[in-house]
Amino acid sequence: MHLMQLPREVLLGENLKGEAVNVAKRLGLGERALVLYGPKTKEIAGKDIEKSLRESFEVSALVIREASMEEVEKTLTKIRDDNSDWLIAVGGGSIIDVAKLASFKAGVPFISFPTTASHDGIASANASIKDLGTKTSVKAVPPVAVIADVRVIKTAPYRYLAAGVGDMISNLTAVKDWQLAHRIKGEYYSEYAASLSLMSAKMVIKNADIIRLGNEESVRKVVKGLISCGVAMSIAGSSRPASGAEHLFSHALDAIAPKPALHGEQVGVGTIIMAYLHGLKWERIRETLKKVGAPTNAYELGIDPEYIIEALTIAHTIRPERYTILGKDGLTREAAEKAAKITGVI
Ligand SMILES: NC(=O)C1=CN([C@@H]2O[C@H](COP(=O)(O)OP(=O)(O)OC[C@H]3O[C@@H](n4cnc5c(N)ncnc54)[C@H](OP(=O)(O)O)[C@@H]3O)[C@@H](O)[C@H]2O)C=CC1
Ligand SMILES: O=C(CO)COP(=O)(O)O
Ligand SMILES: [Zn+2]
Repeated sequence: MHLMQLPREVLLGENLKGEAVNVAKRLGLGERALVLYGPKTKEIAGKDIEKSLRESFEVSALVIREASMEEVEKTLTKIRDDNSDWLIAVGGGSIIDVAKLASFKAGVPFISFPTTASHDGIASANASIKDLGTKTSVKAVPPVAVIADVRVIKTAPYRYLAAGVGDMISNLTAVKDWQLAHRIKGEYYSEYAASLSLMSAKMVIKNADIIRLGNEESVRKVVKGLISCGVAMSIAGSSRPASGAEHLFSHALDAIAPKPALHGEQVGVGTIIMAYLHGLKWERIRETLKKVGAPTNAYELGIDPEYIIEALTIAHTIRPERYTILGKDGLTREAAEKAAKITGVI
C-alpha cells in the first residue's frame, strides 16, 4: 500500500502571523500548542506568533538550533512534559524538519510557518536529519497546514530566495538519477511525481529574471514551486524526485567543509556538475543560477576547492542505497577534479 499524505490547508499571502490561531481552530488541533523557532526566527516571527496564540491556546516554546536527532529528542521530551496537542515550526528548513520528525514520532500534527523560501521541505513529508554525523532522509509526516507569509519571507536576505532556486533546479538531475535507478536497479518510479518535480525546475529557468527582482511576486513564485516539490515528494513516498547525486554532494559538504554554505546554494552547484556527468545542458543550469545571483563555483560558495573535490569523491558513500550517476564506486579524484574544472566550479 502507498500512503500519500498532504497538507490540508495552504495559506499564501501577506501579514499571516495571526493566522495560526484560525488555522488551528478550523482544524481542531487542540488546546496546547508548542512553538518551535530558532534564535533568529524567534525575533523575525516566532515571538509574534507565540503572542497571538496565547490569546486562544496554552502555549509553550522551544528554541531549536539544528536539524539533528538530539533536537528531535529534545522536542519529544517537551511534547511529553507539556502534553502538547500540536506544534508550529517557525523557521528555515532545519526547524521544519525537526518539527516534522517529532510530529511523526509523537503522533501530533504540526503547522509549517516558513521564514525563508530557501528549501523545498516546506510542505514535504520527509525530514532530513543529522544522525551520527551525516544527513539521513527519514520518512515523517507533512505539515497539516502551511502558512507562508510573503512579508516575513521577504525579510530574509535575498541569498535565501536564490538558494530556493538551487533546490528546485536540482530536480533536473534528481529525476535523471531516479530514472537511472529505475532502469538499473528496478527501483519504484512515479512518472507523475517526476513530471511535477520537473515543472518547478522548468518554472525557475523560465522565470529567473522575475525571481531576480526579489519582490513579493518573486517570493510567491518560488514558494509555490517549493510547495509543489514537496507534493511531488509526498506522491513519490520519498525525496527521490527532488534529491539525487547533487544532494549527496551537498550532504557530503555539510559533513566535511569547515563552513558549509546554504543547502540550496550547495545543491545548485552540485546540479551543474551532475548535469555535466549526465550529459545534460549544464550551461543552461549555470546560466539560470547566475541570473538569479546564486553561487555557481567554489569561490562564491566560500568553500575551498579541495573540499569540493573531496565531497565529490565521497558523495556516493553518504546513502549507498540511493543509486545515482555516481554509481556504486563513485568518482575518482581525477574524474571529480576534471568535472569540477570543466564546469567552472573550481
Ligand atoms: N525535508 C526536506 O524535504 C528538505 C529538507 N531540507 C533541509 O533544510 C535545511 C536547509 O534549510 P535552510 O532554510 O537553508 O537553512 P536553516 O533552516 O538551517 O537556516 C539557516 C539560517 O537562516 C536563518 N533564518 C531563517 N529565516 C530567516 C530570515 N527570515 N531572515 C534571516 N535569517 C533567517 C536561521 O535562523 P535560526 O538560527 O533562528 O534558525 C538559520 O540561522 C537543511 O537541513 C536541509 O537538509 C532542505 C530541502 C528539503
Ligand atoms: O533536500 C531535499 C530535497 O530538496 C530532500 O533531502 P534528502 O536529500 O535528505 O532526501
Ligand atoms: Zn534539497
